[in-house]
Amino acid sequence: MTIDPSVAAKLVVALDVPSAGEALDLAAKLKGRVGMFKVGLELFCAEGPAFVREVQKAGPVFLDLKLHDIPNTVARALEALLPLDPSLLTIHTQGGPAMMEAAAEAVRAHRQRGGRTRLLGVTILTSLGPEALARLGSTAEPGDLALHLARLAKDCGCDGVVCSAREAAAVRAACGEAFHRLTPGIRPGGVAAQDQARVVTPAQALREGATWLVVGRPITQAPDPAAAADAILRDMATA
Ligand SMILES: O=c1ccn([C@@H]2O[C@H](COP(=O)(O)O)[C@@H](O)[C@H]2O)c(=O)[nH]1
Repeated sequence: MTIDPSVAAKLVVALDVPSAGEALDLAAKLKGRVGMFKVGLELFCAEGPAFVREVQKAGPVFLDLKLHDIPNTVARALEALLPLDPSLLTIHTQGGPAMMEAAAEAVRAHRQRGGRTRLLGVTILTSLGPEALARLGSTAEPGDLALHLARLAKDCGCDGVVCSAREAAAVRAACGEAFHRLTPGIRPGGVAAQDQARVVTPAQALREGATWLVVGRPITQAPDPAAAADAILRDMATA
């Protein structure tokens, strides 16, 4: 089955592995098959900023560091990261409006200099369900809070949000098609949720209006990562 390149472009593979060697091996196996590679905290902490450029040789990079601090600190951290020109970068919406505005300003200035980076605000982690939120002191449903934070992220100048695909349709309706929805917590039917709480299948995530799907372990821990990615792409193609 031939996969439409516009479908493949929506699949982001999380390179959640401890070393450069393992990450580059995976990237080589998946190069040209998927749309983007995610460098997250594990790999960034192990290999540092310069390694991002190595991954970019295999494809566009989503740098998922979920920055969360006072506005000045986040803006300065972004200014240090933006010369890497990742396609996507994350901050936490719960750092607050002033932090998101400072981050959006730094990213806007980068784009005015010719950069391509888009800024996404993480709403409610897909590993959190209602019980975990209640223990954090919130009586809101995760979906309602994610939608509230998505509206706020848009007002503060973010280009989109990270949310569960369960919330993607509501975010699109409230914030518009151009405001991106990047959705982790993707699990093909019958695959264990592991530490994820708000999971959705690949085809359902696209039907709900996700801009990008982030998939880690179902691909990276499969005996044949390229075959696992192809199976997910085939499911996406049915949406
Ligand atoms: O709310 C969030 C935000 C980010 N993530 C990241 O996505 C991947 C998911 O990996 P799986 O192995 O497919 O569960 C991982 O890198 C997380 O850091 C998320 O899961 N939820």
